Amino acid sequence: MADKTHSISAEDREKLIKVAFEAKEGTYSPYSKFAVGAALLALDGHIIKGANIENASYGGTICAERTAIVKAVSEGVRRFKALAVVTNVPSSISPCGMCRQVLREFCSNDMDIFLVPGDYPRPLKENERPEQGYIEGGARKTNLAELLPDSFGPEHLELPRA
Ligand SMILES: O=c1ccn([C@H]2C[C@H](O)[C@@H](CO)O2)c(=O)[nH]1
Ligand SMILES: [Zn+2]
Repeated sequence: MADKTHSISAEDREKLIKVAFEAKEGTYSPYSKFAVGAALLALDGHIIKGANIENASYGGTICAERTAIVKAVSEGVRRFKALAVVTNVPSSISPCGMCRQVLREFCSNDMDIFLVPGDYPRPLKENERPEQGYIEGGARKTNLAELLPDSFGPEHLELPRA
C-alpha cells in the first residue's frame, strides 16, 4: 500500500477526484469510446486537468495523464502533490507504461495517485481489499513506487560513463 507520510488530506483528495471527473468531459475518444480524465494537484495547490485525446492513426493517441503533465510542465509547473485518474468503467484503471515513465520524470515515488472508478463513490467490491490500497468510495490509492518499481530516471543520466 502507498506510504502515508506524504498523503494529501481527505478534503483535497475529494476535490481532486471531482476535478478529474470534470476533466474527463474534455475527452476526444471516438475510437475506443474509453473516456479518461486526470487531475494533477500542483505543489502550490492549483489543479491541472487532462483528458485522453485520440487520433485516427491510433498510435498518436495521448492519455489523460500525459495530457495533464504536459500542460502543467509547459506552463512552468513541475512539482506535484497528487494525481487522480478517472474513467467511465466501474473499476479503477491503472496508467499505461508510457504514462508511468512520464510521471516518473516529475513526481516522487511516494506521491499519492488515486485510481478512481467511474461509479465513484460506491461500496468496495469483494476483490477490492484495503491492503491493496482501496479506500472508501472504491478508489485505489497507489504511487509510483508501486506502479513503476526499479525505474530509470533523470538521476541515472548523471552517472559517470565507463
Ligand atoms: O490510464 C489510461 C489508460 C487509457 N487511456 C486512454 C488511451 C486511449 O484513448 C483509451 C483506450 O486505451 O484510453 C488513458 O488516457 N489513460
Ligand atoms: Zn498512458
